[in-house]
Amino acid sequence: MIELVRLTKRYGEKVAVDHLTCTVRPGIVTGFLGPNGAGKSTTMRMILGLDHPTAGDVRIDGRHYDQLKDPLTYVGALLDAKAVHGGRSAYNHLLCLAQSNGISARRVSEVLETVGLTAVARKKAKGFSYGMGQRLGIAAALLGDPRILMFDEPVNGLDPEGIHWIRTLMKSLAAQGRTVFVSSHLMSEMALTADHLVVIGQGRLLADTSMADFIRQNARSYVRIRSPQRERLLDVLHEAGITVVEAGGSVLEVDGGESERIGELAAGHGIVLHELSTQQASLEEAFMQLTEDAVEYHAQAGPEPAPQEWGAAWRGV
Ligand SMILES: Nc1ncnc2c1ncn2[C@@H]1O[C@H](COP(=O)(O)OP(=O)(O)OP(=O)(O)O)[C@@H](O)[C@H]1O
Repeated sequence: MIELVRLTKRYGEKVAVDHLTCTVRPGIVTGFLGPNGAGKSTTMRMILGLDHPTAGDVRIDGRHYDQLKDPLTYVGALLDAKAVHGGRSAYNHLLCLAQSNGISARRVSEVLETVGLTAVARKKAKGFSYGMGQRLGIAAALLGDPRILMFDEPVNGLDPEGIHWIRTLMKSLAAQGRTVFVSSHLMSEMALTADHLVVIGQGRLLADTSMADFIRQNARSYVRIRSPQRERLLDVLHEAGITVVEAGGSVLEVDGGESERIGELAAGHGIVLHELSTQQASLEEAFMQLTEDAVEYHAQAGPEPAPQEWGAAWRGV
């Protein structure tokens, strides 16, 4: 369990983390979301004692990180996959970590096998691709067989097989009763992986809730209907007291999840339907809606570039 109590970090005038209070529980995957610069990495660094809070408190299983003996056996983390001595082989990098934490050399081989790096274990890390570096970082996090795991953007640089692998790994670590805390900007991936979400914006807590509740509370789900007898259907739905939004073309939309009732009403009046589908809001929509006001770094949506003939500039057209 990770407990944050009014955790605050200031860098000069900048408040990176602002009175953040939440508990990251064991047995589930907790996603840690927030726009760029929201304070996710700073929070993770404070959990690991790499940054000191300006105010507030953070504890791992009731203790501060620096009170943990052999900390890798309590908490494993992937924060920066490049934080590896490039001249060392993958095996030696992990062996050094193992020896300084009272972990056996046998465990090094085990985690190399788990992350699929056994074949390149004796190769120098500086020759690794970004994805291989991520795998090495994950191996280091797993080394002490810890009860708490934290991953900052773990799927960065991984190929589709690697992304599937880490999703399965995180779920199985949680199913074993461990605490799994993971940040990512990949909403579709988070939606498949996390059970619970902690969302921050400009250092402040915006949501601490289950995935399902988060989507339900922050985005619109509706029933989409198409019918060649649109006008008759509209009358029937109005008579039944159902509020209908007339979307473009022949499409009608009804907020909420009443597809069964709509289907039965249509059937009862002999109305043909070409479509009756529940449109579930996505995590991405819910996230964008909630964090709209907390986004610090907006891309400029400039005017559409004028269509140009390819090569016009250098040919002087
Ligand atoms: N060492 C530092 N000195 C000064 N400011 C810092 C430092 N570290 C972080 N910050 C600032 O604190 C804020 C939070 O940064 P942080 O890296 O924690 O955000 P993040 O949510 O991890 O962002 P991203 O999603 O872009 O990785 C940012 O405004 C950042 O510029």
